[in-house]
Amino acid sequence: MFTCVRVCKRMSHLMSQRYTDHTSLKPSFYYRAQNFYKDVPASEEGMMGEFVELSELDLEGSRQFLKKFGPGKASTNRALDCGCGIGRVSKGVLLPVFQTLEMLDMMENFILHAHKYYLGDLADRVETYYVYNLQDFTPPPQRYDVIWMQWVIDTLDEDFLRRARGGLGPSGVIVLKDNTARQGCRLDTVDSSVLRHLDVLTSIIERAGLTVLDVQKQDAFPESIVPVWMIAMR
Ligand SMILES: C[S@@+](CC[C@H](N)C(=O)[O-])C[C@H]1O[C@@H](n2cnc3c(N)ncnc32)[C@H](O)[C@@H]1O
Repeated sequence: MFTCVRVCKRMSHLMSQRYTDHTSLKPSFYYRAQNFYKDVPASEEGMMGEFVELSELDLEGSRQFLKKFGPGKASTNRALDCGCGIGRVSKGVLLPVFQTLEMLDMMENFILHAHKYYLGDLADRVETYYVYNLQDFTPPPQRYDVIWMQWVIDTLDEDFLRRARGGLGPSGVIVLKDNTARQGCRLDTVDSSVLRHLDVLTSIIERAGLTVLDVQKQDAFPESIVPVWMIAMR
């Protein structure tokens, strides 16, 4: 039995959001991201763009990183996959480790695809699907052992990280995995994502009152693409 939580997009809230990088937030900021994902297919190709062949390498890198905070090191009751898409990370990284999982994405069709097709029998261990905007989401207090955010934080800021911190259980960890800029910050006006240098990300994390526990670069990705880093924090 699972729960599906759905909210309407609250544009007035978006207008009040603060954005703290090199760009100030316009009302159209998150709307543009939503528009972008409307045309993205509910598939691994959709989640990975033109880099779908890197998916298995990516998942393996994540599994190895998670070992530092998973079984034997911390509790593995429940994880939250933020910006889960169709559940690529849920299926390949989180469900093999955690007893139950909750998944959140702003796109209902991705969540439905995960539940009906992509996760198969693993969907039985998904407790809650949130069709929700992360910028409007406050995790239930002290609920999660791991909050995983992959290729989604680039639309968000420290306000979200601060709220996510409240959702961590006693030994809980937030893991952020994202593309990073080689220098400074760069806004992509098509999907509203922002590429930030690792130092910029780290300072956002610290401003959110979190402490970085571990940082690791994803191995073996081609030099031609921007560096992808995993950051664990609490
Ligand atoms: C590039 S995909 C990555 C999906 C998944 N994390 C993975 O690695 O396969 C980004 C996902 O984040 C979701 N997303 C982007 N901005 C979001 C927001 N503000 N709130 C909730 N979901 C968001 C998109 O709908 C999409 O499913």
